[in-house]
Amino acid sequence: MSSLLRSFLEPSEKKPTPDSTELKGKQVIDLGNGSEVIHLPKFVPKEQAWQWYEYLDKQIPWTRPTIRVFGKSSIQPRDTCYIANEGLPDLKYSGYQPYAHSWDEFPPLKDILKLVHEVLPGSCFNSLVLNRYKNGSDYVSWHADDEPLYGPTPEIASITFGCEREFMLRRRPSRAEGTKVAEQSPRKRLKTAVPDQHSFLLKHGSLLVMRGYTQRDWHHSVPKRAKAGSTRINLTFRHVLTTAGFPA
Ligand SMILES: O=C(O)CCC(=O)C(=O)O
Ligand SMILES: [Fe+2]
Repeated sequence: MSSLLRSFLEPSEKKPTPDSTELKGKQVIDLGNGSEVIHLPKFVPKEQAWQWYEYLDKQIPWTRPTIRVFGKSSIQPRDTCYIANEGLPDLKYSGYQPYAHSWDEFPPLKDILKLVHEVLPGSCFNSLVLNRYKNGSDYVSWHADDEPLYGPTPEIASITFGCEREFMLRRRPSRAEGTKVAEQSPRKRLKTAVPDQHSFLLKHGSLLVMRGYTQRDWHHSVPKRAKAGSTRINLTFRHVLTTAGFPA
């Protein structure tokens, strides 16, 4: 067992080994109702993260596709690329079906995937959506990655390289919950109030994991930021189901 995996599994009162910066500053945020976010701000050591940034910036065949949202066509406000195991069902979002590249074309991605699998026991990612935000004008608007091919409780592991950006989570409006809250007394409402928005500053080399019902109950976004002057590369590892309804 690697030291990284061992230190992740040990009880939290035990400090990570000095060489495993990966777990320093680890945050686990319980969003309630079976949704959870984990934030490892120092997942990839800085120098290694810059090497991967340079490789990805130059070697990935980035495209900026035309997408369709609410019946309106527009250019996606960031560059993208898609990697997937062979034989998986096609990914399609906002009327766009990205070409699925093979992991073999980009060996460093396999190294990054291995590192992610080590820190998340039981995970088994078979696809990757890459995003490149050239500057603060590039963004991703509020959405959930709730496509059926990911199943009801997808785990999504997201790594940041380069310019830090804010990542926001906002509870999706639910009519059932709204009614319940409206029926409560103001005092009870105050007592049981839980934040329905969270913000994370995703730094160079950080890892953020969304799991459980986060895609069903929450939206996320990376808003425009005038002050973000340089490029951010983001990798989101996902597991596409190959079982019932989605034959491999
Ligand atoms: O850039 C990010 O941190 C998020 C990207 C994202 O939400 C997505 O690719 O679905
Ligand atoms: Fe997303």
